[in-house]
Amino acid sequence: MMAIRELKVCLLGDTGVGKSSIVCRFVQDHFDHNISPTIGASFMTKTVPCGNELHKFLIWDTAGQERFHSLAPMYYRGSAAAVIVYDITKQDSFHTLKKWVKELKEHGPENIVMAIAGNKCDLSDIREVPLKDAKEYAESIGAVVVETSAKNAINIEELFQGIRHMRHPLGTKMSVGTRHPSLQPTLLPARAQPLLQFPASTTQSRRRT
Ligand SMILES: Nc1nc2c(ncn2[C@@H]2O[C@H](COP(=O)(O)OP(=O)(O)OP(=O)(O)O)[C@@H](O)[C@H]2O)c(=O)[nH]1
Repeated sequence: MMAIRELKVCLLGDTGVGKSSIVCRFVQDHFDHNISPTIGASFMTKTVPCGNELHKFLIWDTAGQERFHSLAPMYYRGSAAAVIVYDITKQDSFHTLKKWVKELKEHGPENIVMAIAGNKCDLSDIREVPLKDAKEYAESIGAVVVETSAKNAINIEELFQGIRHMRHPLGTKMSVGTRHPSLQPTLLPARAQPLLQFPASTTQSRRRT
């Protein structure tokens, strides 16, 4: 029988940035233009084979509307990873992302892996957030960063793969300072532009203050 490793992941970010759409694309390979705002949170799972094991993502998709903000700790507490999403066409959503990172650093699990997703990269002609800004910010906090499109299925698999690669093995955080080949910047398939960037030096550079 194959071993199953579980990985609890939560999605955080402003309302309308596409958190539910990312999860829906990842789990069901589906995109809905008329998706409703999440109320509270929703839960989905996806199991993927990995060598001799099965890796099961337990995904909590939180509601981005401000009135649900106080519920978020219920979902990020106990999470191995957080996907923090912004909309590349909305500078405000990048600002909100930074607030989530601050909250996670202050109140989240100590070793939580952070992955930043700049969603709606299919709309890059009306972009407000340069990829360079996101990369620099991600580097400064030791996070994975990638631009995604839930609509066009760009970099969604890679986003979740990136999270798996930040864990070694899945469910057990690599110790700070340990270098693993999978943390090197990864070349993605041609359609998967732009690049998934891993932090340069360590799995995490965050510190509690
Ligand atoms: N063009 C484009 N639109 C997208 C993309 N992802 C999501 N959307 C649209 O953005 C809107 C909001 O998407 P949601 O997935 O509901 O956003 P959310 O972050 O889950 O929102 P809350 O549930 O309120 O927190 C919907 O109209 C989606 O169809 C994308 O990659 N490209």
